Amino acid sequence: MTNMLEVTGLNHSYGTHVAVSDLSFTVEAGQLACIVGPSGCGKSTLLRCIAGLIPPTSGTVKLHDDKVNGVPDDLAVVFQDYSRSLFPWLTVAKNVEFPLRWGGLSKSDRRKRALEALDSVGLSGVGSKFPWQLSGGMQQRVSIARALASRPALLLMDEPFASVDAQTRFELEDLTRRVQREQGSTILVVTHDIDESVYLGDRVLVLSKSPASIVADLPVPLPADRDQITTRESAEFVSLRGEVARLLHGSTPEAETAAADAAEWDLAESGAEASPKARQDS
Ligand SMILES: Nc1ncnc2c1ncn2[C@@H]1O[C@H](COP(=O)(O)OP(=O)(O)OP(=O)(O)O)[C@@H](O)[C@H]1O
Repeated sequence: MTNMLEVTGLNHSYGTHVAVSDLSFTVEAGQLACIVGPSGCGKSTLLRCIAGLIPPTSGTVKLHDDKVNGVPDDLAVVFQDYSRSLFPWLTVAKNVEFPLRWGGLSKSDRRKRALEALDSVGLSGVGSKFPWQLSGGMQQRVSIARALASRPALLLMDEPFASVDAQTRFELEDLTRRVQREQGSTILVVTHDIDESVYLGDRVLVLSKSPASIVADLPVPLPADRDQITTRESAEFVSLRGEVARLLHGSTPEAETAAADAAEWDLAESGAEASPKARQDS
């Protein structure tokens, strides 16, 4: 597999405040990698450096072997705040078409590309509406469609589902995995949500508290076909969720709950004795 993204020795400081410290990792073409880290650890700073929005203090970012220096043409970003990233005075189709103006495509090709992208996120038929006529989840789908329309080599997503309700979040997670598989996209998702990182990712990179550095790089041993109920109940999911929680938080209540769930599953799976829950229930 070839590397789509290569981050080497990345550091970023705001004045004397070190936000990102000596980060190195690669993402293979076609992979969906999740970066999970505690609040304020430097996730958005890392993502902005990768997107070329801010220059690293030192270190390099390479997108398919080209050093990132400014925002690359073939990179797209989906931000958390869809309401601020869509233009309210443009229709949905025109919002999706907008970044294609600089791609050398004819007007009709731009429109075709936008409608295809809207179709791929389950929004065919809403192209003539305005963003404010859609629900929050639909607006975030429009943002994803806009990012996909340019067929980026790398799609970066910064806490993309943090502003939608739980049910919509599940739908958008499944949409992201489906799009990645259908289009062979390379996607890097930054999140602070442990469960989301495990459910979405082919791989989870765990960041330390500020300044961000990588404490673990974990493959996700889940099937490619995932389901919000059965996958989240599976022993593999619960075990990995516990591992990530322990790495992230040490012994906070969240980590203890995740670790206890994982231990219960391990016990039940090994068949050594009844699970704690089963013992309690009997
Ligand atoms: N423009 C800036 N100027 C100065 N300091 C900044 C700037 N942007 C971020 N920081 C600081 O750098 C650190 C990392 O911030 P960053 O937003 O990258 O973290 P994060 O992990 O994305 O946070 P969150 O999970 O809360 O979104 C924080 O201490 C933050 O206060």
